[in-house]
Amino acid sequence: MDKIAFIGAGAMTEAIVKGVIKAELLPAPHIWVTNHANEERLQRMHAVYGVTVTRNQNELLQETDIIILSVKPKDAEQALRSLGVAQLGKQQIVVSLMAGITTAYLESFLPAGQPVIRVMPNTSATILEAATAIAAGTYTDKQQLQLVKRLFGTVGSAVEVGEELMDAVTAISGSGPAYIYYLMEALEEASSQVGLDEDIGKQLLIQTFKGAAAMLEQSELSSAQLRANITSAGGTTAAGIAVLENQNVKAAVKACVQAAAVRSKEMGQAYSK
Ligand SMILES: NC(=O)C1=CN([C@@H]2O[C@H](COP(=O)(O)OP(=O)(O)OC[C@H]3O[C@@H](n4cnc5c(N)ncnc54)[C@H](O)[C@@H]3O)[C@@H](O)[C@H]2O)C=CC1
Ligand SMILES: O=C(O)[C@@H]1CCC=N1
Repeated sequence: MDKIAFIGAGAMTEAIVKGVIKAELLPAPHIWVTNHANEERLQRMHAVYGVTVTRNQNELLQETDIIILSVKPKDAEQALRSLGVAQLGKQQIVVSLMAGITTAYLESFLPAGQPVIRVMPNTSATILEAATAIAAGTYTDKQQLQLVKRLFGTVGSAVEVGEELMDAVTAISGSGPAYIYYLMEALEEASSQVGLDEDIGKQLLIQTFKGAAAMLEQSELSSAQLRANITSAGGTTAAGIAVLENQNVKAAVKACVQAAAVRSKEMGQAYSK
């Protein structure tokens, strides 16, 4: 892999750029970035990360192994129409990060036979801790899939799934960091309410999250069993968990994931031909 090009210079592009540079997968100038209108944003990315920025599509796409479409779904059509007339080589892989958008829709704008891969990472790519799922389009071969898996594997972990699972993945790990931050917000507020200093509360909470995630990863026990091990009869945890049960928090979490998956599907349907 010698050159990758990002179309769209937003939050997700920045997270992946940071991670790829941190992982030393390829030198920063070999990472090319363009966007629609915000020149200041492009110049900032160049200044901060040393990536090459351009508004010239020919220059952007020339000899690029991987083209990453990182615009919002509403901007997909315009970006794809422009890619569709760009005389791409058949070895150039078009990777889409867009939630909901199917490979069939992407392929419908591109010449027949163009390899397309749908990817759902998350913002933890910034610190090489992304959870990414990858689904192949119609014309992608194993080698191309491996190349993209390697790219996203450098910024975290990457798994292959069938495209029919991408809405579920988007709802779990694409949006997932936001659920965790939401929970953290609530816990931070709660920690102040019970009298902890903000910094101390935050430090304790972050380590508690990290420790719990590492325990789940390293232990043979399930999350339910690990929880049971903390919950002494008549103790503090039991008192806290009883409130979560009374308030149906599990049902709310399940409804949250369902709503995100439904939304991903709706977005796919809104952008289909
Ligand atoms: N933010 C997140 O946590 C995640 C986002 N995604 C997906 O990544 C994509 C990008 O999301 P964000 O970075 O959050 O959006 P963003 O709004 O921060 O960035 C989008 C960028 O696309 C540019 N753009 C719009 N139309 C363009 C065009 N025709 N040509 C070139 N550039 C154009 C905008 O100028 C902007 O720089 C979305 O489709 C989203 O579904 C996927 C996983 C996680
Ligand atoms: O909210 C969104 O649509 C994007 C996709 C996954 C995370 N953020």
